[in-house]
Amino acid sequence: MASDHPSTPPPGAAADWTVPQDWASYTPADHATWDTLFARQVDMLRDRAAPEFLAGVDILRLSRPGIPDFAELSERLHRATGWEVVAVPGLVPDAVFFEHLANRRFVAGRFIRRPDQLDYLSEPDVFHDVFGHVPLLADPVFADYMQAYGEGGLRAQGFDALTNLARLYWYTVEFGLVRTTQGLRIYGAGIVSSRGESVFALDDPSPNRLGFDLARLLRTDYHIDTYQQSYFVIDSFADLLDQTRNTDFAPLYAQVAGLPALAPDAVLPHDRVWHRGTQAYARQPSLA
Ligand SMILES: C[C@H](O)[C@H](O)[C@H]1CNc2nc(N)[nH]c(=O)c2N1
Ligand SMILES: N[C@@H](Cc1ccccc1)C(=O)O
Ligand SMILES: [Fe+2]
Repeated sequence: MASDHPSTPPPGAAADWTVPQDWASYTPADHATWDTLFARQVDMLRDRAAPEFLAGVDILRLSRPGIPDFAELSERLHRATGWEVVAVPGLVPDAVFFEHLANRRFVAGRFIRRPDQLDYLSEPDVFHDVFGHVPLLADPVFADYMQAYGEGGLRAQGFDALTNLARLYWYTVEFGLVRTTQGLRIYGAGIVSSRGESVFALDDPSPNRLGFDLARLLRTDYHIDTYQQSYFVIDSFADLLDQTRNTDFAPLYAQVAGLPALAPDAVLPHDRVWHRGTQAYARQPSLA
């Protein structure tokens, strides 16, 4: 969480922490970095990412070369789901982040990583934020989930439950997996924007792949600087939206506050674990 940041915007930012994207100031090298990252992810994701993510890449015309101009991108996105993309200088305070989401504005970093950081960097850059997050915002169901999350964030502040709610963001928006008729697929932005984790999350035998269980998930710690030791698998975006927007989290927060946190690699007796070879985990039905 960004709660250790100063609560006033830096010089040059507006009161809501937004800044101009200043698209004209990107260099040819910056655009080339985007193109390199885009090309190597999009091919690999054809049979790994959720169909809704791949549809979003097309709807938003993200395959056109260069770093997208947020004004133009927002126009397309707004036509699809009423969302827009605004630039921010970096991580913004939680309350600011939630307020933007609740109003269907996605905040994105405007800087792009250096060529020596193609595989990993610790702060979200424009490739992670736009390529990773924005395609799913063109899906009407996921678009509603993100708005509901923002509203839930504003509400969670009153329950002192941000640690719990941040875990939901982490294990869905950033690192979620979804069941499809083609087997498990990736939808989390932290996975789809990472070449290594796009393979690891589906193919590596070591991480746990656990059926989505909200009360359990709200207790589960995570590592921010390694591939995940556990992923949560949703049945569909409609199911995720239904289980969160239509659930009052107040009793869950109270319940979870009295229980210890769970380690990122914990497996409990009642967890539904996907194993390789089961229908749900097989990426090709023929391998099931
Ligand atoms: C809990 C909360 O969802 C999370 O920590 C927020 C805080 N501020 C942020 N600010 C930016 N720019 N991007 C983010 O993803 C977040 N995440
Ligand atoms: N329904 C939740 C809010 C929420 C919705 C969607 C995602 C996350 C949280 C609450 O009562 O607080
Ligand atoms: Fe992210």
